[in-house]
Amino acid sequence: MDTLNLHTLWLDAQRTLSHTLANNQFAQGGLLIGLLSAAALYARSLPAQLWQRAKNRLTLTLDVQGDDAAYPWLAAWLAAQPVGRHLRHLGVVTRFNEQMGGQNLTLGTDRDGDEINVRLVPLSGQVLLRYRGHWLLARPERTQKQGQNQTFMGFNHSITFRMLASARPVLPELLREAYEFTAGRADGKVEIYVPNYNDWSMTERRTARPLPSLIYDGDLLEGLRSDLSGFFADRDWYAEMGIPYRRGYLLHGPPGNGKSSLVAALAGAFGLNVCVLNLATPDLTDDRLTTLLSNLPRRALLLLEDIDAVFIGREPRANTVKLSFNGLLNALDGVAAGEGRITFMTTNDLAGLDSALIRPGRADRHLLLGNASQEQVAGMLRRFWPDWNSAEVHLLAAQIPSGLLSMARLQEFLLERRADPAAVRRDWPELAVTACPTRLRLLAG
Ligand SMILES: Nc1ncnc2c1ncn2[C@@H]1O[C@H](COP(=O)(O)OP(=O)(O)OP(=O)(O)O)[C@@H](O)[C@H]1O
Repeated sequence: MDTLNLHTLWLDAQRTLSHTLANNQFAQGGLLIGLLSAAALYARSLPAQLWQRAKNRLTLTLDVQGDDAAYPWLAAWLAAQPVGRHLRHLGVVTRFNEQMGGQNLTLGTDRDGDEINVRLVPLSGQVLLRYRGHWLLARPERTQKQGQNQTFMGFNHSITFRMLASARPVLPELLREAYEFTAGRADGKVEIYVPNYNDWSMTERRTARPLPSLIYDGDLLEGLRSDLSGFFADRDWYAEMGIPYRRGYLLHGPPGNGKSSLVAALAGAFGLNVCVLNLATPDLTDDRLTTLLSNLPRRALLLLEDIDAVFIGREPRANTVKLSFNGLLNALDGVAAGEGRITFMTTNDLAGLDSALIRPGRADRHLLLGNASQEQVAGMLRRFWPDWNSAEVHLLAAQIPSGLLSMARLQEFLLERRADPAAVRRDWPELAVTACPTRLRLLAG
């Protein structure tokens, strides 16, 4: 249809409409009612719109989700405010040997002598409180997380603060106050996280073990510490070179020689937390691993424990394993894997690993943490009894063949006799025999 025809049609329609309206009462009434209804509808929605607009312009909402680090600080702070008493739906946070600040209740000590501290946190409700001259409406909320087919997947927590826009300048102060109020302040603790569905949950806050309390051969510890310091200092260099800003370490060696302890101690030394993931976790799929790696909490090391537990080479060890080898590599390399990530992988079985998993870029440095050398045995004795004569320490260490006794076994032996150093000297040959039964029996024979 051409433009001329369209125009003629439009003129015809206009003419028909005005003729109908001029001569037909029903049509006139219909139009009038239509116009009045539209006006009424507009008038009715006007206050709501105005109210909404005014609300948007004049008020401000601060929404803090439960998986954000600030949530526990704000929850504890809110519970401790005088009006917090009016919140009737509460939960409990428990810590051992750790004062949490604020309204912290010490229940006593458990069988291990650890102090049990609890604190109440609000889960839902609504309170109005005054903060630095401003009114805040605080609403903690707890809703159910649902997976596919409405399956229950835990709870989402959040706190919403609603206030007049003029209160905005006090928000940083509010956050700082809540942070300082709780144990969230930098107190040298290492937070340990484990997977919780697609996210991470903190399971404990540990006092960081001092790095010098770990004894390794040569300059392993110092080398690792300076490698990490270099990594933190070189962020811009990585960006200029276009190299993904990540660092991976593989710690391998027989059980009980300080692989996990080393990661926790390094985390403490660098003010980091640790996310521990065992690849043998049931129901760990490629997608879930990718999501977990993209959701790592800030300033957290990723510790992939016993990476040999799931695959032999590239093949799953059992048909219950849902993770694929390629899925693992993709998750480690993917964009979602996060910039600035530091990964530690541990294994007792280096030979069983596929080289692709531990190539540079995924594991940049491979460190063997072997059974105790004589230098380490001497170091451990000195830690237990710093004033022992150095000649005697060396004599004792020389009786333990290098590379046969785990540091954990040595520590256990010394711990059992810590109140009785004479028993250490007396039982030392027995320890030497457990370290190398065949060789020593042959010598004795
Ligand atoms: N090099 C070390 N220096 C001091 N203590 C050590 C050392 N290695 C191990 N230990 C002690 O042995 C215990 C076990 O160590 P850890 O769990 O770190 O070993 P691991 O190599 O991670 O063992 P696994 O392979 O079984 O997980 C810890 O309590 C730690 O104190």
